[in-house]
Amino acid sequence: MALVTGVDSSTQSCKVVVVDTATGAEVRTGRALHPEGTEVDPEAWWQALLTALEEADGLGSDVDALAIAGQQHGMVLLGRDGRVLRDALLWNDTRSAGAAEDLIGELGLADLVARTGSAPVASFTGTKVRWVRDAEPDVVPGIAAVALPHDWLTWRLRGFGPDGGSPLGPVLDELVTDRSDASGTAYWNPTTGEYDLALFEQMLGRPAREAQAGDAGDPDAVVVPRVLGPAAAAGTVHAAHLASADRRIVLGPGAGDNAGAALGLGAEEGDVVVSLGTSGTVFAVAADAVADASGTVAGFADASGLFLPLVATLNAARVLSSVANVLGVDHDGLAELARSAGPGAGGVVLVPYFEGERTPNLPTAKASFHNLSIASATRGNMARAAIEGMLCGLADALDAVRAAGVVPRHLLLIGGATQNGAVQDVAAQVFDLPVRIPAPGEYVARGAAVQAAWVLAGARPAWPVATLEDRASDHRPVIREQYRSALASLSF
Ligand SMILES: Nc1ncnc2c1ncn2[C@@H]1O[C@H](COP(=O)(O)OP(=O)(O)O)[C@@H](O)[C@H]1O
Ligand SMILES: O=C(CO)[C@@H](O)[C@H](O)COP(=O)(O)O
Repeated sequence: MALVTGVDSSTQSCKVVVVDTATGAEVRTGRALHPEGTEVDPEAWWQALLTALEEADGLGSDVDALAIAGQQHGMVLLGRDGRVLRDALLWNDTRSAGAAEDLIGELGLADLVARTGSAPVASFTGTKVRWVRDAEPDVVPGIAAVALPHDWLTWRLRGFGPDGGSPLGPVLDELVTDRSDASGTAYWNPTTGEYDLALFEQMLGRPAREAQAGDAGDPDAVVVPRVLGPAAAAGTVHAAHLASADRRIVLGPGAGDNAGAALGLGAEEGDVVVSLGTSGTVFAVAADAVADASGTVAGFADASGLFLPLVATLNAARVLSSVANVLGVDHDGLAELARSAGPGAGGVVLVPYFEGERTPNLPTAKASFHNLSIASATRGNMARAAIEGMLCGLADALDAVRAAGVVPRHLLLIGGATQNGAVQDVAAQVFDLPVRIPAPGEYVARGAAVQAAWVLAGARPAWPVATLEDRASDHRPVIREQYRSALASLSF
């Protein structure tokens, strides 16, 4: 039996699955928590990866290949000695909103969308790089490489890392990434499949070059990871991380977490995935690159050689935890309360911009409840309004994905908050499409395992994906109508 390991180094935790390549069955799992916050020392991700791998025996003597998918866009700055220069800024850190506006002012939205497939927003690596140029000029001269979370973890697992703290040392030209995560940097062009190095230079004010193994390169140029194809091997896990030195575990190039989920679900044309993790995302696999001139849909690449038009919100699962916390209940308690209220929550609306928002682009916005009266201000209505508000933002995202040319057959609902039965009920009422709930699982980590098996065998595995439930659409237009009118009453 050949086993492969898939990793999801996500915002809140690191999840590991060990999968039997013959059947797709998960034989072992592991998990470790990440720190809170939007600025994190990557070392914490490395330690969580090692802990979760140990729990799952993910580097066990029976494992042949491994791949790491991870939260997208996070900016990991490395010095020439391989050390991390400052805490990584995550995708949900909005401090670079002004830098995004500056870039649009300098180059124009149309030019940026044409060059990168996406409008720059605070989430993307490139705007964070620009923020560093302006806010932390002392850091800039020391930057020798810019990597993303999954690139950096793969590099560490291969044995590279800071001088003196890793077996192979700081060989920055060994940094690799994949198309899906490169497309979230805002300095890589999904249509040409190449970095836009002139754009990177405009962002940081320093020249850049793509990593090339064995290349001494221009010592002044900042290294960006080499972009590998979907099934290209990224080397092997270093023996220092293995119990037996004669063992060989092949590494896949890894992926952004949403592209990983698409692989794990075996998403095909007509499948639109709605992921309810820390972020809310709506995305689909597409044959052609998407460049949405309005900037709503990000024209990412996927992890199979195709494309992944995607809309992301900053406010998803944590909206529910926050409101549950205020109401003094746990997840099940929130579901029970929400189910006690009817569609539309008695008129109560939550605009859920607790963390600011990315889509729509309102980085400094805050959340607000609307239409509370003595009669409507019940715990049940507030619980239901939290779920409806979270999903209404994603229904708008679905509209944008459709407008970009995706024709959905149904929605596949995944991510932590999908475990909530009330979320499943309300989803069938908010979206005007059938909703499929895949069997509970870590689909991003499974996608990484698909990639590992693909790299190992040279062919993409077709593992079955079990369905927990198919729900017919029970569309209640009132929910989105009252959400729209609450939104229209706000000025940001
Ligand atoms: N039954 C539930 N109801 C609502 N939210 C849940 C439930 N179970 C887990 N979650 C939430 O899901 C989130 C974790 O989901 P996950 O997809 O792993 O996120 P991420 O990939 O962003 O780390 C947490 O915020 C957690 O509170
Ligand atoms: O920014 C995006 C996608 O563009 C997010 O989807 C991140 O990739 C984080 O994902 P989760 O950890 O919330 O799953």
